[in-house]
Formats: sequence, structure tokens, C-alpha cells
Amino acid sequence: MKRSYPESSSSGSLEPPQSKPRYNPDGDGHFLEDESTKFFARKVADHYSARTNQTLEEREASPIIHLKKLNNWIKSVLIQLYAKKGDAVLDLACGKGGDLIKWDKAKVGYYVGVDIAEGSIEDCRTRYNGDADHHQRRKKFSFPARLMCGDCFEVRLDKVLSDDAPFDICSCQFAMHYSWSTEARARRALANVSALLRPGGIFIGTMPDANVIIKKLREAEGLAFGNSVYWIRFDEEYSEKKFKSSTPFGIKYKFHLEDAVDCPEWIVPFHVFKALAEEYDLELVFVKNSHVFVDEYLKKPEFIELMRRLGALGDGNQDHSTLSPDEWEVAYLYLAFVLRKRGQPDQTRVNNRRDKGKMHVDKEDIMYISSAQIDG
Ligand SMILES: C[S@@+](CC[C@H](N)C(=O)[O-])C[C@H]1O[C@@H](n2cnc3c(N)ncnc32)[C@H](O)[C@@H]1O
Repeated sequence: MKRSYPESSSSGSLEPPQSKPRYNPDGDGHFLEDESTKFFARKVADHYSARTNQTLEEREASPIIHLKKLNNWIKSVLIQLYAKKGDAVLDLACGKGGDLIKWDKAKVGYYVGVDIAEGSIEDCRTRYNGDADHHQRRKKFSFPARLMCGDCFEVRLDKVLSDDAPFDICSCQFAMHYSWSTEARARRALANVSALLRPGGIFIGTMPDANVIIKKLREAEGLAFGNSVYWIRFDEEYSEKKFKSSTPFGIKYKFHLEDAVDCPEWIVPFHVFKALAEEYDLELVFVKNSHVFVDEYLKKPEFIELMRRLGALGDGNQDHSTLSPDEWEVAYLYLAFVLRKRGQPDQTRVNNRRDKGKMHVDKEDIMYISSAQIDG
């Protein structure tokens, strides 16, 4: 059956006020953000800010509930594999704090969450405080936290967080691709991670798998493809479906995922990501498409048990509900990566940064950060 997708013209509000972000062939990444870059960052922030917390019933009724559970399993596995007791955690694009419980289970010692969406940071704050956990009231988290609202891919976080660093582990889940609108932003993202991690520190993340997306685009009849739960659409400028290796940034597409995402995203060619990360002393430990990731880690008893508890593939007993083929196809659009900051860990290091955080975060404690404020 041939599907129809919204036409480009129906998304007039997606047009930026000015030209497309420029690629800087010299690679210094020092040019200023232009209006269109800011426009799109705002568009992404507004989209996520407007997404309200769901009740447990609403969540369970979601057409992608099993995909959400699968993604939670992938993030939990990454955290269980790499977070250690007492670790200081930097959660970039932390959203509504959906990973707080996972960090708590790993017994981390300190948590800093940053997100561009004001609404999401506020939800994260209430979830951390245990005031309005929509799933259930739970005991307080055992680690102190700091929350910040700002653009992780524009602001010099090393300046803002100099007293909180170094971090043992940095996480950026389902968000790194929002940095790929320009080279300057991609560099800022990686420079922030590198500057804030200790030597030997770990950077874990999940993001769209460019190889899969480009393959699907080339297989599609037009510039759009998808299924009953998602669609992706590229602009006319990509009608040849060719991408120059000299311009690996700013390749924008529109992504729609039922009950989750509806905003512009950018292709992240992984080989460019890896090469750029190396420039910032971040070495690749592994990258795996989500399908491979599931296949591999679902062989380990502890992660089988975790999957059963999360219920992405049913509970192995009465509950036979599982991902639909369409949800499984969406999982294929993503990859998981792990990078390590070069250098030897300092064995004598004592994490004394936890005094920077609080066990209850008030509205006034949320720090709003912008480049203008930091650079003067
Ligand atoms: C798909 S959500 C993932 C949230 C969270 N990491 C999780 O896995 O539940 C993407 C998040 O990225 C955030 N985001 C997008 N661009 C950002 C930026 N430039 N700086 C900080 N956060 C950003 C959004 O506001 C949103 O909360």
C-alpha cells in the first residue's frame, strides 16, 4: 500500500527566517550562530517544552509504548554497563528526567541535568523532588542534583560547570543529532563533553543511524518514507538523494514519531562524528545499531530479566504484548554509542562535587544559561 505523507508546503512554519547554516571548510567552528540556527534550536525546544507529562493510563495507551520501553531498556543497559557507584553524572538534553531512576539504581553520587526545553526541565525538577511523579510516588533519590536550562550545543558548559567537573560519565540520549545543524554546534557539543569528563571518563548516547535513514531514503519513491507510527521527509534540495562529503553538517529532515516527536532533525554521518570526537580526545569504544544492540545484550541473563520487568517484549508469562513490526522498524533507525575520554583515570580522585547539588531542587535553583550571559 502506498502511503501519503504531509507535503513540504504544509510545513510553512518550518522555514527559517534566513539562509541555511554555513559549513566552515577551515573547521575552526568559531563563526557566530546565525538566525536560522537559533530558529531551529528554538523550534526543537518549543516542541519538547509543549509535551506535557502523561498519566500512566495515557502512557500505556501510546501506539509506541513498547518502543518507549525498549528504548528505556537500551538506556538502562548502557547505564548499568558504564556507571559506577558514586559517579558524578552529566546528563545532556536530560528532558523530563526519564533516566533519573536508572541513575539511582546505579547508585551514582551526583547528577547534573541540562536541557533546552523549559517545560521539560520543570518536569524533571518535580520528578526529582518526587512531588508529581506520574507513575507512582517513590522514595527520594539518593543523589544530590543540579538542573540547568540552556542550549548544550551552544553554551560553553565548561565555564558554567567548572566547579562541578570533572564528571565520570556523560550521557546524551536521543539528542546528539540536534547538535548537527552546523559544524560549530557539533564541535561545541563534543568540546563540552570532553572538557567536563575526567581522563578515562565515559560518554554514552543514542541517536539516529544515518546509514539506515539514507538507505531508506534511497529506497523510497520520493523524499518521504515511514510506516504507521513514523515518517521522515527530506526537502527538495535533496531530490538527487546525494550528500557531499564536504558538507556533512546541516542535512535537515523532518521527523514525525506518533506520540513523541515532530520536529526538524539533522543527519549525523557516524564516521564524521567519530573523527570529530577524536579531535576532542574522545575515542570510540563501540557503536551498534539498536537491532544489533538488542540482539547482543539480550543474550545476557541480567538484561533478559530487565527486559522482562520493563515489558517491552511482554513479561514472559501472561503478558504476550510486544513491539509491533512498525515499532521495531523505528528501533532500527537508531544506534547506541560509547566513547572514552583519553588518559589515565586518577585513582586518588575523590568525588567532592556533590556539595554543589541539593537533595530538593526549588524553582529558583534552576539555572538558566545562555552564551550572551557567559561570554559577556
Ligand atoms: C527525545 S528527547 C530525549 C530526552 C532524554 N534524553 C531521554 O532520553 O528521555 C530529546 C531532548 O533533547 C533536548 N534538546 C534538544 N536540543 C537541545 C539543545 N540544543 N540543548 C539541550 N537540550 C536539547 C530536548 O529538549 C529534549 O528534551
